[in-house]
This record gives sequence, structure tokens and C-alpha cells, in this order.
Amino acid sequence: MRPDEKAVTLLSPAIRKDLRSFIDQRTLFAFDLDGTLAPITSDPSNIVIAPEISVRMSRLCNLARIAVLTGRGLEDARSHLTFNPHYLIGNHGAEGLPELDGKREVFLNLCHDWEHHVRQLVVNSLSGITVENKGETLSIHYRNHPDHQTASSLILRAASSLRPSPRIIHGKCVVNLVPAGAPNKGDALLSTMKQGNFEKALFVGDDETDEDVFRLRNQCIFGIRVGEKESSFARYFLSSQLGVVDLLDEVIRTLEPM
Ligand SMILES: O=P(O)(O)OC[C@H]1O[C@H](O[C@H]2O[C@H](CO)[C@@H](O)[C@H](O)[C@H]2O)[C@H](O)[C@@H](O)[C@@H]1O
Repeated sequence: MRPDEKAVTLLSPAIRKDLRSFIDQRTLFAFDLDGTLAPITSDPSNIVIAPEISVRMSRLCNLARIAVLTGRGLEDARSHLTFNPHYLIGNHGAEGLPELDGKREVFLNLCHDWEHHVRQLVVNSLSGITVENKGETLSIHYRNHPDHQTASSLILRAASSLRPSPRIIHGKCVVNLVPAGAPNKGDALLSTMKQGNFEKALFVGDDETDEDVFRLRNQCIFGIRVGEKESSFARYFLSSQLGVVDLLDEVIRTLEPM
């Protein structure tokens, strides 16, 4: 890391102070994966959690309870993790919660049908568009199409013609289609807190799907967004993904016995 990068990746004194007085060993520490634990890359299969983050996450797993809440499918997410979280929730909240067992089949069938239609409507006619069918949800990526605006409008038009209508979540060069009524990341975090009797949680995320947690505006959740955004509901921000290292250091320092 260059010295000028280091300056902007340090936590602000305000977050540091609030964080120290909020967290303790009984807090659930929840993290998003893409854009938070791993930097964004052009190929979704090539993400890498940096060694500086891996080593700190493994340490944190021994000090407290850790959850990863990701838009990826569970098995895919697991294949990229370098530590073993105590809770792993996939598909934006639609996979991995105990209360979802009976709904899996319905979600899989819906996504199978949507994938078929989306391929016919956009993928076959536009270059650089890929559909990631993750079982319970679909992600339609347009990062590799030369005109992002045109690609996203065409994908949105196709998505809004699907029946039954999906919930549409925008993301980084991606449009996510989620079955209506499936839990979102906010629901998933609250459910995991209840399941494990956690009174408080810290959550770090970077994207629209993570706003479902920030939007709760729950005093028991310390929400931190990676990357400032005016319209975000998050209370705290890190200027970039590199700031996660300093955040983890602060958490570990606060939790470790003196
Ligand atoms: O909730 P997350 O863990 O942040 O997952 C959100 C989506 O992440 C992946 O797509 C995004 O990251 C890719 C790799 O950096 C990038 O190439 C892509 O443009 C991003 O949209 C993943 O592929 C999706 O399934 C997740 O929903």
C-alpha cells in the first residue's frame, strides 16, 4: 500500500470511538463478500480475499461469532473464503436460513424459468452479458458490455416483463433478480441475531443489496458502508475497500484480552 493510500484507509476518529463503545464479545460480526472482504474484479470467478484480510478474519473467528452475508450462492461463496464463518447466508438472504427449507424448490423453479426468458430476451442478442444462475436468485452481469447504460436498460426491460415479477436489486454492473417474498440481507441478519441470541451486530457492506441492512436503521446494528454514497442509509462509511484492514484491526484490538 502506498503512503497516500494508507492515509485514506484509516478509520475516522469518530467511527473508531463509536465502534469501541458499541462492540463486545457477544456482538455478531457480519460481512458482505464482494467489494467488502474481496475487491471487485472483472471476472466474478476470480475474486481473492487479500492475505491481510484473511489473517485478520481467521483471528476474529477465534474471538467472536462471524457471519458472511453474500449475494453469491453458498457453495460458490465457500470456495472463495479463506476462513470458516460461524454463519454463511447466500443469495442475498434467500439461501442458508433455517426457515427457508420448504421454499428452496419454488425459488429454484422460478430462477430456472427466468433464466430461460432472460437468455432469449437479452443474452442471445447482446455481447458481453452473462447470466449467473445461483439457484435461488439470478445475476445478470453487464460489466463486459461496451455500453453499460444501454445494457442495463435492456436487462431491466426484460426483467420487468418476467412473470411472476422478481424483486430487482441493482448492483455493480449487475442486475439481480430475487423471488418476491424471499428474505433480504436485512431479514437474514435479524434472523441470525435471533437464532444466536445476539443483542447487537456489526455489518459491513458496499452495495445496493447491503442497503437492506442499512435501511433497517436499527440501533442494535452498527452499519458501515464501504465507499461513500449520499443516498445510502448507512450511518458510517469507509472510503475504500482497503479500509477494511484497519477496521478489523480496531475490532480485534477492542476484543482481545489486555
Ligand atoms: O453480496 P456480495 O457478496 O457483495 O455479492 C454481490 C455479487 O457479487 C458478485 O458480482 C460482483 O462482483 C464481481 C467480482 O468482483 C464483479 O465482477 C461483478 O461485476 C459484481 O457485480 C457475484 O458475481 C454476484 O453473484 C453477487 O450477487
